[in-house]
Amino acid sequence: MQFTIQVPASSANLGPGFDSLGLAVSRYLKVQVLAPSSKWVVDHPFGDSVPYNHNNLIVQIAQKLAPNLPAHHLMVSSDIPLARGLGSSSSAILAGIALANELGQLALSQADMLLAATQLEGHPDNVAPALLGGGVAAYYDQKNVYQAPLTLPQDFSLVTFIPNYPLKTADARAALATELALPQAVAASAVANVMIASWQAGNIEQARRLMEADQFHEQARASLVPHLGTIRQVAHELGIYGTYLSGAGPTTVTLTTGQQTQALITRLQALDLPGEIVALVPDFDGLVIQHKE
Ligand SMILES: Nc1ncnc2c1ncn2[C@@H]1O[C@H](COP(=O)(O)OP(=O)(O)O)[C@@H](O)[C@H]1O
Ligand SMILES: N[C@@H](CCOP(=O)(O)O)C(=O)O
Repeated sequence: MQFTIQVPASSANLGPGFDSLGLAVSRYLKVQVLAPSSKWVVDHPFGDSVPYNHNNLIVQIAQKLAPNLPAHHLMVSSDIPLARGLGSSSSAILAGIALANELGQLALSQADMLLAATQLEGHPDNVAPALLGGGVAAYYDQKNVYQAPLTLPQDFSLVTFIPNYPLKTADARAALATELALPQAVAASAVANVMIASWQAGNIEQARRLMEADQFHEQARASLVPHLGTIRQVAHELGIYGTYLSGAGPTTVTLTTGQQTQALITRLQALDLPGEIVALVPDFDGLVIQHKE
């Protein structure tokens, strides 16, 4: 049985939705499952810091779910950069779960896969959209995952700055406060609630302003991502609101429509920031498995 698992990247938080909001985006991890083999072999383009054998995250996750899985040769390709805030680890976790589900015939439903992925990642904001596609709001109470799709504005792009240096999610989480005072917690949740309601109501301009009003994580991470303020400022000069830290960073995303997209790209390119500036779009397919005829 030969098949390919495709999982999109994801951009989590969307500003104030820390650990609960995310959007699947148009970069992809592809895992071709080739012939059975005496040992696990994982060909991939990431370099020597990522294992080529059974220690690879995808295989580790698959074996957690199905310990007796027969070893196979996997061919991995990906344009999701590692440790940049585009959910590479969530995509790899989902690929491992899908690998176990297919090869081990576990008959996991989509809901089972979401719960397993959330338990392994610790929060659902990347794994839910990467599995389901589109925008998703999700909550994990350490037992169940509650999720609902987000109604997104039509025809928007995500002008994305991907720095050429990594920031591990664990390191960016270590910068966060362990507790919030009640007034700040109320404000932080109010910003997120009104942002979502504004999107649903079609008040996109208000939603874009509130995307920039997060009180959970962006201020605490500001020193790790000094370009966030710069990019936000340049976007404001063009009248564009809706710049946020993608996941734990260092990538930033700005929502744009129509001619805003190229105008912002041109202005950001002139800054000569160390990294790539690219326009991504939402992915609506989520995790897809293709069997070879
Ligand atoms: N396709 C993959 N195969 C194996 N390991 C992966 C893969 N994608 C991500 N990882 C692991 O996840 C790490 C990045 O995870 P993390 O710090 O959470 O950043 P991200 O924001 O990209 O999810 C990588 O350094 C690597 O160890
Ligand atoms: N809510 C998490 C999201 C981490 O996303 P990643 O793409 O950086 O792994 C956080 O902000 O820590």
